[in-house]
Amino acid sequence: MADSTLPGSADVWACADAVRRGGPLVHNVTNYVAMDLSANALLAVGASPAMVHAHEEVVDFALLADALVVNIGTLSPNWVESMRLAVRAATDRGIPWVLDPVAAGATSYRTQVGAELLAHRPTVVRGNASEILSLAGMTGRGKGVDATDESGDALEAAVALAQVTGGVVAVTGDVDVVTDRRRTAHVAGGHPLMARVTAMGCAASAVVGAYAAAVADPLMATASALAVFGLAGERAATGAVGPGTLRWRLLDELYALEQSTVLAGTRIS
Ligand SMILES: Nc1ncnc2c1ncn2[C@@H]1O[C@H](COP(=O)(O)OP(=O)(O)OP(=O)(O)O)[C@@H](O)[C@H]1O
Ligand SMILES: Cc1ncsc1CCO
Ligand SMILES: [Mg+2]
Repeated sequence: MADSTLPGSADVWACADAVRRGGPLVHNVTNYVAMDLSANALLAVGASPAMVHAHEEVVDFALLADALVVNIGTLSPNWVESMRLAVRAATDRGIPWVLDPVAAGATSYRTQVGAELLAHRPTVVRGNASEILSLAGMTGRGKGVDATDESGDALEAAVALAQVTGGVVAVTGDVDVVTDRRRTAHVAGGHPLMARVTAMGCAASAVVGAYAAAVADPLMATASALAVFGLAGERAATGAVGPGTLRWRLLDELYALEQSTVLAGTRIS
């Protein structure tokens, strides 16, 4: 292991167990495409999801939640105001919050909203390589919501963003790269078929929110959440005939994941 402070397999299991025992309530202001998979992934890992965004209730709900996940996937001015209200309430209370900057770089509106939210210093930013490169002002070459860059090529961008937020930045892809500047974890796992199911990354961000609620160290929480998600995805892909089976098998694997599997399968360096 490159850095002894990085989570090991026993830590990942302890985090997964903490989520199952604590059952955190995760408030999501997320996109229409991601709502179903994110909510089901949260339930499968033992958390409680709620998708709440009306201006009339978003602050009240943020006061009840253990973590907030903000995802700009299907944004509009009305939704952006919901995000602002929720983030303000979450940061006032000091609960962890996760930003998923979907398709940042694809349009100037997305890049601008991503930058505005970033300035509120999310506990964790989780995006694909093209999104993280774009947010950092480097040339991300996304294809809409999909990445065309490699996660390993976005490490410098991730570190630059972590400098801005003071938090954790995670770049998912072939290998998931997670940094808080001081520590950088490379989380291996997952399967290429995962990129063929829409909103997989959004669901990963939601699960990161649950782990950040249950685990005090955001780097530990994020790397553990992505290790569990990757492990479940990898196992789900074994025997999946395509994206459809992978999607439901992933939920089953997240739900059924056992200590022995996590201890044997975690690969963080
Ligand atoms: N080539 C790959 N090999 C292994 N795992 C992968 C691969 N591509 C994606 N994944 C996994 O799939 C999950 C989603 O990551 P991805 O980077 O595709 O998110 P995303 O582009 O934000 O997705 P979306 O916008 O559809 O929500 C992560 O757990 C990631 O590790
Ligand atoms: C396909 C799609 N379009 C906007 S959000 C979303 C879900 C994957 O990010
Ligand atoms: Mg995404």
